[in-house]
Amino acid sequence: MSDAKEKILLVEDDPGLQKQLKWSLGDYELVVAADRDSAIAQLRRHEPPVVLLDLGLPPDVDGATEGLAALQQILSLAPATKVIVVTGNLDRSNAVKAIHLGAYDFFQKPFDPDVLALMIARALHLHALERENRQLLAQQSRSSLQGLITSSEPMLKICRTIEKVAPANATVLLLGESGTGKEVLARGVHELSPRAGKRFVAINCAAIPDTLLESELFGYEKGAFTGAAKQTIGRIEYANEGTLFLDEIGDLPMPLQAKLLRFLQERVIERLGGRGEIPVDVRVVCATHRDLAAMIQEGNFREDLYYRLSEISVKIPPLRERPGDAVLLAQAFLDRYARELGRTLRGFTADALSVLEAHAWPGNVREMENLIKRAAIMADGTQITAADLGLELGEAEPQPFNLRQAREHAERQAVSRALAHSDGSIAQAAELLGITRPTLYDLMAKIGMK
Ligand SMILES: Nc1ncnc2c1ncn2[C@@H]1O[C@H](COP(=O)(O)OP(=O)(O)OP(=O)(O)O)[C@@H](O)[C@H]1O
Repeated sequence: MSDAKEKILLVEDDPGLQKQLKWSLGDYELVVAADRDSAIAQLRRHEPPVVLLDLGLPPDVDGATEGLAALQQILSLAPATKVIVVTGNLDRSNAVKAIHLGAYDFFQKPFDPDVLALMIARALHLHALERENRQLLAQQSRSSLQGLITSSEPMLKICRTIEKVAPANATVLLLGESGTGKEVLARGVHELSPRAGKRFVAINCAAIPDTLLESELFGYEKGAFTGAAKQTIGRIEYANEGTLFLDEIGDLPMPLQAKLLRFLQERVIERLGGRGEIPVDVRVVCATHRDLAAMIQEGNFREDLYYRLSEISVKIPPLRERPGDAVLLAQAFLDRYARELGRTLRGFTADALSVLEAHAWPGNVREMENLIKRAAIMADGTQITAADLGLELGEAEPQPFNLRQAREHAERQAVSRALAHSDGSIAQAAELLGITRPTLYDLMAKIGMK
């Protein structure tokens, strides 16, 4: 541990109080500011974990407008800062307002140095825990696949598969429910391949009417059909040297399946109305939420095309089968949208965490992202509640079928909850669970949590 004193920013315009506090908080390095502007300048310069903020700042020394404005500015610039507001002893309503805006705690004058020292020590401790948690989450969820957040074993395994197959030129088929991240993984294949500097061209076969899909994929010459006013290259040709992502490949009509198969075999295309064959060098990645085996049985998908497309086939689990990911993703999306909206939002209440864990997520990560975005916009307080999420407890997943599974399920839930409630701190989670840290590590390894 370093011997450097922790920095605390004191925002107080009364020189007498400044002096008194400097003396009683001698264990810390006190940085002082007397008004909002200098407070912000000091905040930027020193990044203090804790700020002591008098609400009665000039020009409104008898009110709290300037102090509350400073609070909001501090939290929007450095949301992790623990701000303890200092109020007059009759000013409870402003103290409550400050807490509502995201202050960590409030302290009423006159000063009791012992109580204040205790409050500061607790704020510093919490700040350190939260920082540890953020580092832990960042480590856990780091993946070489950009934008992909996960800490669950099945998804991490998929990431490793993608890392392995990306450099090869093999065609990849991604299978999974809607919103599971198929496009994120397809981009991952591209980004980790030698084609990364070239184009990634995505086309959703289900979103384009059958009649237009052929010209969209293969392009056309001028005059190929009524309305073909000029020569237009198709998406396949456009992706030359790069990666072509064919989303919802199960929706490709039969005649086009034959044409795509020919392209995959010969690696040449012919534009509509064109005479020559054009060689095209693309890596193909495709995806579908459909059951291609059943479609082949029903005669709706060509078996030979299926084998061409599935040189490497990757099955992506739905979100409900990724232990721990719901809370991790929810926190990441909340951080992102809070930043985008310029709001101070500090995580989820305990009941919100429970519903996040229990919900079955039929729309997977997309559903989660939309839900958190809406909650970030609508929430009244600084923490997201179950009511803000609009989810009901009781939409729980089906029960596991044997005792071993039930035990693991219960252990996983207890560990996820303890980690979430202790902001990811292993030490605190172990304490909550009544076990030692090494036991918690063992347990997490056993149930496949990182
Ligand atoms: N693991 C993840 N981490 C972060 N964001 C994710 C993750 N998985 C998916 N997303 C986000 O969720 C949304 C849906 O993902 P994506 O479009 O890749 O799903 P999809 O399986 O291709 O869906 P569809 O089958 O409906 O096209 C996107 O905004 C994506 O960025």
